[in-house]
Amino acid sequence: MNIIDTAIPDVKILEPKVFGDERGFFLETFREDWFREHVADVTFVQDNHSKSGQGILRGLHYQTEQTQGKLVRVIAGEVYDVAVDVRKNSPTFGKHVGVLLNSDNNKQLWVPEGFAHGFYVTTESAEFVYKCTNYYAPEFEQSVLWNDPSLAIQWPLVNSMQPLLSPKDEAGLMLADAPTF
Ligand SMILES: Cc1cn([C@H]2C[C@H](O)[C@@H](COP(=O)(O)OP(=O)(O)O[C@H]3O[C@H](C)C(=O)[C@H](O)[C@H]3O)O2)c(=O)[nH]c1=O
Repeated sequence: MNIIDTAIPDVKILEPKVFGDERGFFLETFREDWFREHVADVTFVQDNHSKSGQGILRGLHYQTEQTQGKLVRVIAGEVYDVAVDVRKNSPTFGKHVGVLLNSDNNKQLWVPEGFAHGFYVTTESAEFVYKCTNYYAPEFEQSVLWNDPSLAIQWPLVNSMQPLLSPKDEAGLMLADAPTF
């Protein structure tokens, strides 16, 4: 597994080794001991899987309690994945990492606790799977607006169309008005 540093020290891009042969390919997507030693000493307790159509944007979400670290990847299609630092005392508060994750590059993004997370689907559809370091707790969930000008996220919108959002995400807060860590 190759680790790629990002503009935010705690956020890492992981590139697994892919073994191709005449049958197809094989890759290890996660090893607990390696992850603990090389990325973060965390325990994952919940796996998620979502499928979305083109132009869907899910996020930017975080839990203010029972905070979740997320190890995310795409198993079909492509998304632009974004992690925003919402740790108020962090030197990179309000900064973000954005990366294209797709089923060809097999890249993963490690989104630590203290970050808002979201993604935008660039292909006809995308299947998104991820591991979380804490359980889902909707009572503590917070949404920050995808297009908060202070974040300056350059979402690769398809045909410059406005993304399709859930009502919860349409009602997201500006980071300046959102609870932080
Ligand atoms: C997240 C989650 C949702 N649900 C149920 C609640 C709703 O009935 C339905 C859809 O939930 P939601 O609209 O919150 O799903 P997403 O918009 O994909 O939310 C996720 O999107 C961004 C990208 C994230 O990083 C978070 O993991 C998460 O907030 O699944 C569950 O039962 N368990 C869960 O862990």
